[in-house]
This record gives sequence, structure tokens and C-alpha cells, in this order.
Amino acid sequence: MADLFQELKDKLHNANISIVLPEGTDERIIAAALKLQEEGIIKPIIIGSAKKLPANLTVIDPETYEEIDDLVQAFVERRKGKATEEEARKLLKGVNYFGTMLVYTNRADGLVSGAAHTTAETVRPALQIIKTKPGISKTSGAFIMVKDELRYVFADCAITIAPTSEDLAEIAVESAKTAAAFGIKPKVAMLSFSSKGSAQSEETEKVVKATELAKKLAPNVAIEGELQFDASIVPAIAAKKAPGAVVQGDANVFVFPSLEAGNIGYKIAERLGGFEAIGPILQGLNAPVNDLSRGCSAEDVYKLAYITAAQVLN
Ligand SMILES: CC(C)(COP(=O)(O)OP(=O)(O)OC[C@H]1O[C@@H](n2cnc3c(N)ncnc32)[C@H](O)[C@@H]1OP(=O)(O)O)[C@@H](O)C(=O)NCCC(=O)NCCS
Ligand SMILES: CC(=O)OP(=O)(O)O
Repeated sequence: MADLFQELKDKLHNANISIVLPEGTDERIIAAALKLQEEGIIKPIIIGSAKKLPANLTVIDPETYEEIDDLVQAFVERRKGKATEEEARKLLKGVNYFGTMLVYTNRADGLVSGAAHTTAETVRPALQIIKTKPGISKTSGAFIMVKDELRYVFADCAITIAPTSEDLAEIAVESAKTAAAFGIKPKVAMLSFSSKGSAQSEETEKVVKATELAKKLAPNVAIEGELQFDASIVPAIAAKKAPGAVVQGDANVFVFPSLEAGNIGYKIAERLGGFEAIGPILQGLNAPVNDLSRGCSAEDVYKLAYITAAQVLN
């Protein structure tokens, strides 16, 4: 992954991209911001109290922000009929709503939060304000999983609790795009507890249908399902369980059938398998807003800031 981050740094060198880090009270966020500031490639903007933060950082304090009325008006306009001015003013006291409005109003290019907030608290402002791109029905959360030379994409590990076949197909296509954007030629496995009809149930049928839909949505991408994890990653097992499949134990994008499977699966790969987990990267939004795990390190924050900045250019 060293190469990926070097590539991103080269690409972003003169791009002048600013990333909001709303959690200015978290030490990991401050450490990552200082490292970004020192490097001078991405401009971090911290939300918090300037008095309590290092003087060389750009800090915006919602309590004293001179342009708060503009943000409130823009929020009320965006949430037409769903928030009064009074409610908007109250919501914008929250650092994630405030930071998301900085992105929505083009005062910043992207946002990374979630070190000190749950995923729901982090992403809800983005779902309500930034919203998904035309043609995308739902956002989803992908991780880039890295160990030595190995790079995989896991999704959805963050957002949709009980995806339908249509959701899974969209997640597959968006995850293939995420893989391609970060230098991985996608080979997608639609995961299940069954390989090519070895078990039959509502759950396996959901993945079979999702695979058909995903293939129609992205006919040029190698997508295979339904597959068990071993049949997707071990060529000899693929030859036995899924002979003739377009993915022969060489999958690198893994679409999990539910959030339970995806979230548990990525944490097992991270905590027992020794993979670095970068994300969750939110896919399909109009502007990049990315979540962190509350278990993240300062290095994870720093890296996700680079991924977020790269999404601005994609
Ligand atoms: C993502 C999540 C917070 C959304 O829940 P919610 O805020 O209750 O969602 P709601 O149904 O009230 O919708 C709120 C808004 O977000 C939108 N929305 C909800 N899910 C969305 C999705 N996946 N993609 C895009 N927009 C979405 C809704 O359309 C709605 O927009 P509107 O207010 O403009 O009409 C919820 O699905 C969740 O908690 N997921 C699990 C998160 C988690 O804990 N993951 C594990 C750790 S990473
Ligand atoms: C991505 C994720 O699981 O986030 P958290 O660990 O904060 O719940």
C-alpha cells in the first residue's frame, strides 16, 4: 500500500484539497491533522475550539463561526419541509452536521469523521444533505483491506443492514468502481454460505438474483456468485465447487450478503488476519464523506484523509 499512498500524494500535490476533520477533541484526529498539515499536500480543517488546539492548524469553531447564518439557510433549503430554521440552528451545533454543511456549501472538499462518533451519527448528515449521486439508490461502506502486497475490497461493511438483491447488485458495481479507482482490477465475488447451488434457501436465492442483476448492470466486470469465501479465494476449491465460474479463486472484491456478515468479516480479517482496514469508504455520494471505526489509529485517520481527497478528483 506504500505505493498507493505515494501515488495519491503525487496525484494530489497541487490539487489544493481541504478535508474537514470534525472531531477536534480526539487526540488521534489532532495527530493526523498535524501530520497532514506538516506534509502540506492536503489541508486539514478541524472543527473545535481554537484555544484548545495547536496554533498551526486551521480551526473552525461552530460557536463563533461568522458565516453560520449562511449555513443555516442552506440547510433549511436543502431539507425543505424537514427542518425549521430553529431546528437547523440546533443541528448545526453538532460537529458532523456542521462539517457536512462545510462540504455541501463547497467551503471544504471532503470530510472524515467517526473516530469518536458511531457510524449512524457520522453518516446521517451526509445521507440527508450530500445525498447519493443520480442513479445510485443507496450509499454503502467499503474497506480497502491491505496486507503486504495483498489488496482487497470488502463491502458493505457499514451501512445497509439487510440489503435486497437490488442493493447487493448496486454494492457490487460500486465496489468494483472503488477497486478500480484505487488500482485494483476488480474480480467480484458475491458471497454466501453456498457455492453455485450447493445450498438453497431464501438467503442464497437473494445472492443468486443479485449476481444476475449485477452482471446486467456491469457486463464488462468479472462478477461471480453465489460463492462461499473459500471458493472465491482458493483456486483449487473454486475448481471443485464452482468449475467454469469467471472468478476462479482470484476474487479481490467481496460483497457480503448482509451487514452482519460484512462488518464481522472485515473485523476478523483486521484483528485476526493482520490486514489493515482502510475505511469505511462511502460509495456513491455526491461528495466524499468517510467514516472511521471508533477503534481507529491516528494513522488510519491520516490514510482515510488521503483516500477521501483522492475521491474528490475521481
Ligand atoms: C445508515 C443509517 C444510520 C441510516 O439510518 P437512518 O438515519 O435511521 O435512516 P432513515 O431511514 O431515517 O433516513 C434518513 C435519511 O437518510 C437517507 N438514507 C438512509 N439510508 C440511506 C442509504 N443507505 N443511502 C442513502 N441514503 C440513505 C434516507 O433516504 C433519509 O433521507 P431524507 O431524510 O432526505 O428522506 C442506518 O441504516 C444504520 O444505522 N446503519 C448501520 C450503521 C452501523 O452501525 N454500521 C456498523 C458500524 S460501521
Ligand atoms: C466501521 C465500524 O465498524 O465502525 P465502529 O467500529 O465505529 O462501529
